Amino acid sequence: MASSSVVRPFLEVPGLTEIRNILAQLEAPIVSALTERMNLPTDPSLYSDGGAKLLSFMSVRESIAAASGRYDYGRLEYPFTLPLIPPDITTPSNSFPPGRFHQDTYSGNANITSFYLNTLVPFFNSSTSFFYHLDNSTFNPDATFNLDATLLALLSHRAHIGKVVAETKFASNVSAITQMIQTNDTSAILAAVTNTTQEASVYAQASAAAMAFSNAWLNSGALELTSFNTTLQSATHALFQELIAITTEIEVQYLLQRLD
Ligand SMILES: O=C(O)C(=O)C[C@]1(C(=O)O)C=C[C@@H](O)C=C1
Repeated sequence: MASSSVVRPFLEVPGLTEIRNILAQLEAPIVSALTERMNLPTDPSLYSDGGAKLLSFMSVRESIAAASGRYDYGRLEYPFTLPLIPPDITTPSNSFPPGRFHQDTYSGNANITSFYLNTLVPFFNSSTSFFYHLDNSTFNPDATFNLDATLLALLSHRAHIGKVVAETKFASNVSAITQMIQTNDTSAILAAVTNTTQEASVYAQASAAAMAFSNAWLNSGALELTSFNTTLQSATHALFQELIAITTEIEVQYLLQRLD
C-alpha cells in the first residue's frame, strides 16, 4: 500500500458522462448480489451482536485483499476493517491541479455498514435456500457472510467513486467551488453536487435490473413467493436511495478537503 512518503502517481479523473457510465455498470452486479442474498435464509444470531461477527469475517478477507493491492491508491476501494490510505497533501511543489484525484481521509463505510445491518438485513428473511443440502439444512453462515462481504464491497466501491465524481465537478466549476470550500459552505457544496434528474435515472435503471433479476429467478422455478418481485423492488429502491445519499456525502467530504 502506498504511504504518504511515497510519491503518488498523477491520476486524472474521467469526465462526468464516463463516470456515470461506470456507476451504471455497477447497478446489475449490486442488484444481482442483493437478489442472491435475499434468497438465503438468515440465522438471526448472525447479526445479533450489532455486526461484530460479520466485520470479523470481513477482516480476514480484507487482510488478504490488502496484500494483493485491492486498497491501493486510486483503486477507489476502501476497507471496512483496516486503516485507510493516508491522505494527499497539496504543497507548492506537489500541486493538485483541478482534474487530478486528491485522496482525502473520509470513508462512507460506517454509514454503509449501519444501513446494511439496520435496513437491508430485515429484508433477508427467505425460508428457502438455493444451496441444496442432502440433510435438508438451509442455514449456511459462511455462504451468507460471503455474500454480505461481496455486497458491502460493491456498495462501498460504488459510493467511493463519488470522490472522482466530486473531482470532475470541481474541475468544471473551479472558482465557485473553491469559494465554497474556503468558506466551509457545506450546504452550497451539497447543492452543487446534487442532480435529481440523474438520481431519477439511477432509480429507473436499478428498478429495471431488479425486474429482470426477479423474473429470471421466478422463471427458473426458484422456490419463491410471487411477491418476490415487489419485495426485491422495495429492497432495491431502499438500497439505491441510501447509496445515492452516501455517495453524495462522500462527494461533499472530498471537496471539503480538496485544497488540503
Ligand atoms: O451523477 C452525479 O452527478 C452524482 O453526483 C452521482 C449521484 C449518484 O450517486 O448516482 C449522486 C448525487 C447526485 O444527486 C446524482 C447522482
